[in-house]
Amino acid sequence: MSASTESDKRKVTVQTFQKMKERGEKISMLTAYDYTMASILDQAGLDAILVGDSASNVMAGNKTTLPLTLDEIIFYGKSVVNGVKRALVVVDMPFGTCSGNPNKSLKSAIRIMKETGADSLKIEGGEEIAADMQKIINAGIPVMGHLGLMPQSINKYGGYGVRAKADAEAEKLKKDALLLQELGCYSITLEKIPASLAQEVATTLHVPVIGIGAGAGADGQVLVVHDMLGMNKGFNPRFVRQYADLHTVINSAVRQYVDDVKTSDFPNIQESY
Ligand SMILES: Nc1nc(=O)c2c([nH]1)NC[C@@H]1CN(c3ccc(C(=O)N[C@@H](CCC(=O)O)C(=O)O)cc3)CN21
Ligand SMILES: CC(C)C(=O)C(=O)O
Ligand SMILES: [Mg+2]
Repeated sequence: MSASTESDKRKVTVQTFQKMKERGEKISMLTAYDYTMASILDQAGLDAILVGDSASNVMAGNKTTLPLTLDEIIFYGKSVVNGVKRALVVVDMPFGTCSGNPNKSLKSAIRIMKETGADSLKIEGGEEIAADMQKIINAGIPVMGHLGLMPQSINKYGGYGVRAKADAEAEKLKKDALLLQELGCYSITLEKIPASLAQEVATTLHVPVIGIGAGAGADGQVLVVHDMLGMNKGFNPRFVRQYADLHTVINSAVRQYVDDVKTSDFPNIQESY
C-alpha cells in the first residue's frame, strides 16, 4: 500500500492528526512557501504542509532563520493556502514574535491566522514560552510545538549539532514535551535528537510527534522540500533523503534554453504569431 489510508479528499484537520496517531498511520509533512509548489504537494497526497521559517534560508538566502519577519511569513503563508485543498497548513511563528510577551504573541498569532487562512501555527520552545503558548491556544488557535534543535536559538548554541545527547538536556526535553501536551499543543516537532529519545517521547505522548533528524520512532516526518528535491546543493546532513535531483534538471533545462536563444533556435515559427 503506497498511499496512506487517510489520503481521501477530505481536508486534513488537527483531529485527523490525532486519529492517524491512534491508528498508527504515519504523518507525511514537507515545507512549501509558494502557491505552485504547495498545489503540487497537495495533489500528491501529502498530509501536511509547513510554511517554515526556513523560507529565510531557501527563499531569501539568509544564513539563519532570524531575519524573517511577520509580514514575510504572512505573504508565504497566504500563497501556500491558495494552493492547498486537502493538506493541513502549519505556519512557523518567526523569531521574536512569540518570546515572553503573551499579549504581543497572541496579536502576532492572530495576524497570521487572519491574514493567511492557515490551519495552525508552529512555535519553537518549551517552558520559557509556556505563557505565550497558553494564551494562543486559549484563543482557539491550534499550536504545534517544536523542541530539540531550535534554529531560532542558534546564537545561544553556536551550531546545528545533535541536541539532547546529554542526560540533563534529554530530561528537559521530555519535561518540555509533556508540558506542551499539557498546554494543549496538538502535535510536537522534534528536530535533530537521538532516535531513541524521540521514540520514547512519541510513545509517552498521546499527541503525534513529527520528526526531522529524529529517527523512525516519530509518528510522522518533515523535511524542507528544497532539500528532498535536490535543489539545495550545499546542504546535505544525514537526515535528508534526496528523492530527486532538480538542481541538475533545472541546470540542464536552462543551459539548453540559453543555447537555443543564442542560436536563434527558439522561438520557431510554431512558437511565434
Ligand atoms: N534548507 C534547509 N533545511 C533545513 O532542514 C532547515 C533550514 N534550511 N533552515 C532552518 C533549519 C536549520 N536546520 C538545520 C541546519 C543545519 C543542520 C545540520 O545538520 N548542519 C550540518 C552541521 C551540523 C553541526 O554543526 O554539527 C550537518 O552537516 O549536519 C541541520 C538542520 C533545519 N532547518
Ligand atoms: C525544519 C522544519 C521543522 C522547520 O521548522 C522549518 O522548515 O522552518
Ligand atoms: Mg522552522
